[in-house]
Amino acid sequence: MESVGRLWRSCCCYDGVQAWMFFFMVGIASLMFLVWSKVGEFRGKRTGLPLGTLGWPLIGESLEFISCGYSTRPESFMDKRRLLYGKVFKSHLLGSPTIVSTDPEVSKVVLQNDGRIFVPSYPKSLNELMGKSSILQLNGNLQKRLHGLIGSFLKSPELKEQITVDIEKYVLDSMKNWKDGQLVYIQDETKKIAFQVLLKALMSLNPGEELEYLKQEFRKFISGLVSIPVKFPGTRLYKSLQAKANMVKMVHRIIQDRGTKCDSNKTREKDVLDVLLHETNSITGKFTIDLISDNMIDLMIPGEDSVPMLMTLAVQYLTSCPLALQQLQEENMKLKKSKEEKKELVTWSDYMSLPFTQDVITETLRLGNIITGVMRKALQDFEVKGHLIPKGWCVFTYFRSIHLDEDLYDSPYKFNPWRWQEKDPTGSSFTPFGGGHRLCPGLEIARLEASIFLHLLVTQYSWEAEEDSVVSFPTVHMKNRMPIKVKKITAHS
Ligand code: HEM
Repeated sequence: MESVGRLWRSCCCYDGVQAWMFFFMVGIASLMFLVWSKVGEFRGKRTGLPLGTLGWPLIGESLEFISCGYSTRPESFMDKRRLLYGKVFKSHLLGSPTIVSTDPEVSKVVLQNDGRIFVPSYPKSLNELMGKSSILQLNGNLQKRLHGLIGSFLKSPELKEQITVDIEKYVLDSMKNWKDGQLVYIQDETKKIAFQVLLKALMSLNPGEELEYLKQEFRKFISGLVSIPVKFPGTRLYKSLQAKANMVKMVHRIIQDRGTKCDSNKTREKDVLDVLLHETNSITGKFTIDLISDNMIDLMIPGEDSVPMLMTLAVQYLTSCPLALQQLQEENMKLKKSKEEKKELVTWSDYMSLPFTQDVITETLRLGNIITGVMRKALQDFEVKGHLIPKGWCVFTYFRSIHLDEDLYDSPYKFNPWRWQEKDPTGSSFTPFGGGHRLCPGLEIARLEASIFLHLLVTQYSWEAEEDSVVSFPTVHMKNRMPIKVKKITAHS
């Protein structure tokens, strides 16, 4: 009351006209809000739009959505509305009227109709930085071709075999620097490892000057992904575009070298760049050098941050569940010992066939929700399960609420890898890698990388974790970068 009084006084102390103006503006805003929400409700009744409210003019419900995002329960925004309106509801988020789906069947239909009825929808700054030819924005045949080529290469046993050796090397190189009792920041370590793996798979870059340069430019590039879409010299977006141009220049040079004798690493294995370049030479090839160079950078966006978070969250959850950590350690020690006895190397399929380790990764993906959901825009009116999605509206398929739905998962907030011993991780209620035509092509590499990292960690180290917590907004990360105090396991320990 005191603050209302203070506000009133500050209005009155100038003159009556200012006070009148203030209340007039508040009155107009409230009226607009009322009309806006009534229009929303009316349209809902008339046309089969899902229930829900569009919130305030222009900003809609974005402020509440963002403030929930920063809390420990980002899904509380959705939970509240699910109770009021059901699993599919309308809202107005981040500048667009939006249908939010927390219903696995509805989300599945939306993702399966990608390209025909729905197209990806990103913030304007992100569109600007990715460019029209990015796989993340392309639609139709070109996207399918690009997705198919990248996906089949990333899934191929050939790549998995060669990348396993690289992953082991990068993880061990990182661990070489760990001293007993030292604090190790798992988020930093895994970020470094994952970037090296990504660059190796994409264009055979080894750790060194070129990789460091790309890492530095990539940091500048992603800092503008969600920024104010203004491109003047000095703005964040402008700097990001410059960083992307520098990276593309470097990729151009690598491509040129491959066509000449300068390919410094003639013995190198095949990479994503080779696969795409091959397409420029084929008769049906539609890929230009510019499209390929741009995409080499854009491909780093989905792969760069997600894999390190998968590894970091696994360590976080295992720390809080000693029973799971013990079982994981036993399973991995057994593999290590049997391979040592037979004097054999651990292969990619050995790593991927450890059932409990895979359950730990699956559970980390469910509980961690590294990608909370994906946004699409409707190209035409579309009806699914009786809900209308109007042309021009966005659909937010929100995976997080599905992964934490107690109708689908017992005690959903509990880290329980054992639940996957009976549950199928391929159904529509588990979609950490999306679905439909855009199902993540890097999903097997992500799992393999996490399996190798966990294997080398639990067979060589024990640790005590310092206090830390998961932050979910704008992307999932650890508040304190996940510090742990490590201790090397010896024959006597
Ligand atoms: C834990 C790790 C990862 C998670 C949780 C993840 C999740 C996702 C999700 C949810 C999508 C669907 C996006 C949409 O439908 O709009 C996606 C797409 C994609 N991911 Fe991943 N991803 C991971 C790792 C990787 C890796 C290692 C790569 C390798 C480069 C990668 C490359 C891609 C690409 C290129 C797309 C776009 C596909 C397209 O639009 O056709 N991802 N990812």
